[in-house]
Amino acid sequence: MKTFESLFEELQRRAVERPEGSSTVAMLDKGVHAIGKKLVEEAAESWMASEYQTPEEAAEEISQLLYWAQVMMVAKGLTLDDVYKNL
Ligand SMILES: N=c1c2ncn([C@@H]3O[C@H](COP(=O)(O)OP(=O)(O)OP(=O)(O)O)[C@@H](O)[C@H]3O)c2ncn1[C@@H]1O[C@H](COP(=O)(O)O)[C@@H](O)[C@H]1O
Repeated sequence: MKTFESLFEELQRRAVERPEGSSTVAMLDKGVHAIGKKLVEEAAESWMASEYQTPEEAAEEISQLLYWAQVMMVAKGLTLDDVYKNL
């Protein structure tokens, strides 16, 4: 199963290798403003799913929120340690 750490490594590799067809690369090229909008959108969907939908649907939205948080980290050149040291 994919973990937070393994997904982050995968996204970092995407940013370096820039494979054809990667949606992550496309969003990194759009920049922080576009990524920020997706981050906020998925935060809202996570909230709504948690309040009104099933636990499974909430988990799916939260997984997307984690993905977009990681895309933002890659866009800003942040590492997991940069974030973990604030936990
Ligand atoms: N985990 C994710 C992931 N979670 C969310 N998303 C993106 O976030 C979007 C959110 O989906 P929604 O259902 O909310 O939105 P939608 O209605 O489908 O699309 P929009 O209209 O919002 O654009 C999806 O369309 C994906 O583009 C993800 N995109 C990629 N990954 C993983 O990231 C890795 C790299 O992916 P690529 O860069 O595409 O190779 C792979 O392991 C992927 O599985």
